[in-house]
Amino acid sequence: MKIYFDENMPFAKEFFSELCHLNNGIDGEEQGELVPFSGRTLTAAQVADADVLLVRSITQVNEQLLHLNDKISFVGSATIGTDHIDLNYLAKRNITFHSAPGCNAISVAEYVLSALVVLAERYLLTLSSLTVGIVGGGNTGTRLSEKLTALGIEHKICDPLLERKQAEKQKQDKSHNPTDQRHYVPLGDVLACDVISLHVPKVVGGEHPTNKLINAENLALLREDQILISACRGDVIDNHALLALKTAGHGVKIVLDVWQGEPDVLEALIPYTEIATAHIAGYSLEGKARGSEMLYQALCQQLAITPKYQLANFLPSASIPAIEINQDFNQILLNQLVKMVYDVRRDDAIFRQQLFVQGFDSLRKNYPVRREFSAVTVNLSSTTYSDVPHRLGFNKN
Ligand SMILES: NC(=O)c1ccc[n+]([C@@H]2O[C@H](COP(=O)([O-])OP(=O)(O)OC[C@H]3O[C@@H](n4cnc5c(N)ncnc54)[C@H](O)[C@@H]3O)[C@@H](O)[C@H]2O)c1
Ligand SMILES: O=C(O)[C@H](O)[C@H](O)COP(=O)(O)O
Repeated sequence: MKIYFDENMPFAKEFFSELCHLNNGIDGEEQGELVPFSGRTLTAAQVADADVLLVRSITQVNEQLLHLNDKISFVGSATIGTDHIDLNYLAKRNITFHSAPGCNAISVAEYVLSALVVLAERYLLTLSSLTVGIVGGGNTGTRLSEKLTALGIEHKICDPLLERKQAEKQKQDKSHNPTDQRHYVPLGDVLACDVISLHVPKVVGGEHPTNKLINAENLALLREDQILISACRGDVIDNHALLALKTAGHGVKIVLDVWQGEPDVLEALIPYTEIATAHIAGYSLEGKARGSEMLYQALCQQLAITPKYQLANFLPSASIPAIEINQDFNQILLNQLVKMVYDVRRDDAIFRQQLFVQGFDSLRKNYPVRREFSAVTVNLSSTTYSDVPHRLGFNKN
């Protein structure tokens, strides 16, 4: 079986080497091979003999890529977003598709938290007095909501699709205790919060499109003291409208991890951002590697074999694996804890200094190792101290 994988998938060799040498492969023939490729430049000729194709978000998987291949039976994307995949085409050809829902949701939530901690320090903000509006209550929005709850930060969620699902379930079974008990609000309520954080997929058309969801019209409603964060897809904010707002002198503080037209970036917008990064919010080692693990599990299932490996087999220990805390929790401690694991200013500095030297894709390919809070065990020296660090995701002994 020939397995082609994006070179930017951590532990792909560890997970997939044995699978491609199995005799009971998908078509049960030939020598196995595990072949890395560069995601942006992959061609139809390169993957003409692939049985399995494992991509990340920068590879468009469609008829143009697969028309020379008549044997492929499995495509996986080690990512949350699927807007780069032509799902109808794969279904038409009976090609199984798996993505990795939620794989890097914690990483995105920790990126947003790091951005909030940095901005709170820069502008002397008390985080617990802010309201946060989350657009999109799926995996990343939910992980963020959990961390905000741990910190006692008031927040609202706008997700008309989940809101409808919740209402339908309640209608079906009035006596049943609903699993989703969240209260959803309209977009307008979220846009009035002190912090607005976007967590929607790219959706063009339909009832709830997200393409340019944040456009000139609703940007004009923003207050000068708000913070707008996007770590979902670049097309969700009209970048030109945002630039027009900022060049007109509007004070809204912007945190952008994603950009319209990636790998190109609207250069003029960069100086107006508080934090600017190269689509790396989901790039914790755990986040990326969970994507590899989830595709491994899906492929094992397709091959009807029991998975032999887990991510825990391969993850190294963190550079600071454990710490002890000698005081009760407060914002200063939050600041220290978050920045010890992930200080988003590092990625912001790399972006500003290296974007036009290395290029967007190279910044992403050569992303330095970043761990999630869970890689660090936090010991509290007194049982009277608050367990907020553990509720934020730090490991507990
Ligand atoms: N920057 C990064 O590194 C990074 C990392 C992970 C995911 N992402 C992007 O973020 C997106 C969200 O990730 P996720 O894991 O939360 O996805 P998800 O599918 O779990 O959740 C997305 C949620 O958005 C909701 N939604 C859809 N249209 C909406 C609309 N018009 N208004 C409000 N809500 C709407 C959906 O109902 C869903 O609940 C992904 O699709 C991906 O494009 C970016
Ligand atoms: O959709 C996702 O999971 C994220 O946007 C992810 O960070 C994409 O990373 P890439 O596949 O571009 O390496």
